[in-house]
Amino acid sequence: MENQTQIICSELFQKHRKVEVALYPALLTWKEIEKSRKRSSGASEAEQGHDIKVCEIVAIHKAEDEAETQTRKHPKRIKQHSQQYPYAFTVAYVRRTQQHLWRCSDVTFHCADQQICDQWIQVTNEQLSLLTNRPKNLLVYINPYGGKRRGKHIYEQKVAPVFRRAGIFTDVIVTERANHARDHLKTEANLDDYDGVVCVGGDGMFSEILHGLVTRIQADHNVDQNQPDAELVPCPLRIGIIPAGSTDCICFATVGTNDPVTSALHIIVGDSQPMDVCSVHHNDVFLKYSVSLLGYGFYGDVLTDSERNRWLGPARYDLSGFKTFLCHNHYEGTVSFLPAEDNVGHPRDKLQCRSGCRICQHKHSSKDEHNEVSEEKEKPAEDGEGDWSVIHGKFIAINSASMSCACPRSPKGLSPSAHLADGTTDLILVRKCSRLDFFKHLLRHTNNDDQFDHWFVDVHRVRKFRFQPWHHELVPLEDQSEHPEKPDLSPTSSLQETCDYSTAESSWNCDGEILHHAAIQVSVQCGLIRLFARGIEEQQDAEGAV
Ligand SMILES: CCCCCCCCCCCCC/C=C/[C@@H](O)[C@H](COP(=O)(O)O)NC(=O)CCCCCCCCCCCCCCC
Ligand SMILES: Nc1ncnc2c1ncn2[C@@H]1O[C@H](COP(=O)(O)OP(=O)(O)O)[C@@H](O)[C@H]1O
Ligand SMILES: [Ca+2]
Repeated sequence: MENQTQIICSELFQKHRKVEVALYPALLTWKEIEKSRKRSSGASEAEQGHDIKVCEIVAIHKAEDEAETQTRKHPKRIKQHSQQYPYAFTVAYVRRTQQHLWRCSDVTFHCADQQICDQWIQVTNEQLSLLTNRPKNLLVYINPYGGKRRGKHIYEQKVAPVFRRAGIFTDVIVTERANHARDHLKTEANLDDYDGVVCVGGDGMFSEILHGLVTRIQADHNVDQNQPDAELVPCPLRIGIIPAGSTDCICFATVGTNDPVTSALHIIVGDSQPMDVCSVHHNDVFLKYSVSLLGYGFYGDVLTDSERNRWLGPARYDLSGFKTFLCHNHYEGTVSFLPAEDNVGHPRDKLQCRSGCRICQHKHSSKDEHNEVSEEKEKPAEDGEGDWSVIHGKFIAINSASMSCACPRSPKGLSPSAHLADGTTDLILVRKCSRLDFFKHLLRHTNNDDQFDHWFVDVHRVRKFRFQPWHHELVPLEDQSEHPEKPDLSPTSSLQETCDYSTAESSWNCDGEILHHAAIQVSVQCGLIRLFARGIEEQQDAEGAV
């Protein structure tokens, strides 16, 4: 059997330059030999060196056609060289360019000896086969009508070729109707055949995949989703997102860019990013899951209006945003929430969630190590839930961001310091204020100013929350006695405000889907799903930038 830590080193040719190529257990390196010998000091020598992590190699294969192509392009100069070194292999690898964008680059090495060429391919492939987190079989769903209706084209032209190159097998389903992907995952798909599911579309399409997968896993394990406190079973399959929708904030906030090739490469290298999932209930009946934005008031109204103008594509949100802004509605109601523990930070602490985030990792290791114990510790108060806070008021928007919700419209997102997998959501309450004030608040989503630094904005990091719209004809939370765990509203309710009527109810925008109930209970399920992503990487040095 081959030694798993075998190191090989050869003198090969790359573009007719002599290079020393070495494969260590986790690193492939090459550097030019002739030039580095000529140069006296080491400074420029370092520039010549290339290092590639084995885990970022896409594939290695024989470059049989290489010599032929080169001969056709540069017949005189090259012909002799390619006859001298007729064997070649190509390594495809991840190259970072600017702004979190990844590209698949090639480097081809030539040699005179077939055995050496074969050995390189064999040893590299052996190292690649040790990377067990890489998916081999994927189930792909394409929404052909998402965003600018380019999902099918994007997948076929940009993604499928890279998957083929990496030797990934795919079953591809182009959806024929809304909820096709969800229903297929729920009842038909044979999940054992796949290592992951790929979603080609926007946040709405992702939501379909999420519901299909999570519902299927709960059904397979006899977990009742209708119970708000049920401990949900995590999903063993990872989800990859090829952005082809209108907002694509789930992709943007977990990868740092909306680019199909970058996402495909994160899938190929087998990245894994856990994500919080909010479960939304109405009177103990399950409604929906959410991973990004749950928004009542402004974002609910924008979504409701935008559905009428779907034909406009992504621009529908700008039109509806403008109209909704002019309407300047506010909604009265009561928000109650269970604050998060101190160790997960605060929405205004400016500690952004980045690749390998300590806060998310700490949350996970404590959850894995002492599953039951930590569950107990999380519920310190005598009723087993901790202290609920209650706020009654008139709100222009009530937003819950389980992650930053960064997207091209708002590069730092609705809650720039929210975490992908800390088991909490940031609850943002925007109270009734003037149009100008609300405009200032919105504008701060597009620049570096703090959008929470306004008298009319409150933000809380929470584990659970509830919302009850205010009906003047009804007694608020009239069913309190049936739910003893619900907080007592009386001391903090500002009932004196009730004479000032607000408009009717709004609806909730749940990851781009409209919810048909305004009164909801929300609970965060820590890291319930995993994506083929790694979180946003801290900006690299200029290495590889074009
Ligand atoms: C003055 C400019 C203000 C710009 C404010 C931008 C805030 C943007 C925050 C975006 C958070 C997005 C959260 C994600 C939601 C998605 O799940 C969800 C579904 O995505 P999908 O279509 O890909 O399936 N997308 C959405 O609900 C879209 C929300 C987009 C909101 C755009 C709001 C634009 C507001 C324009 C106000 C204009 C005021 C002008 C005054 C003169
Ligand atoms: N074949 C289809 N025909 C019509 N609607 C579909 C189809 N496949 C998926 N959908 C629905 O399209 C909606 C929007 O999809 P999405 O990919 O998020 O695009 P966008 O970002 O433009 O909203 C989702 O609600 C999804 O359920
Ligand atoms: Ca979170």
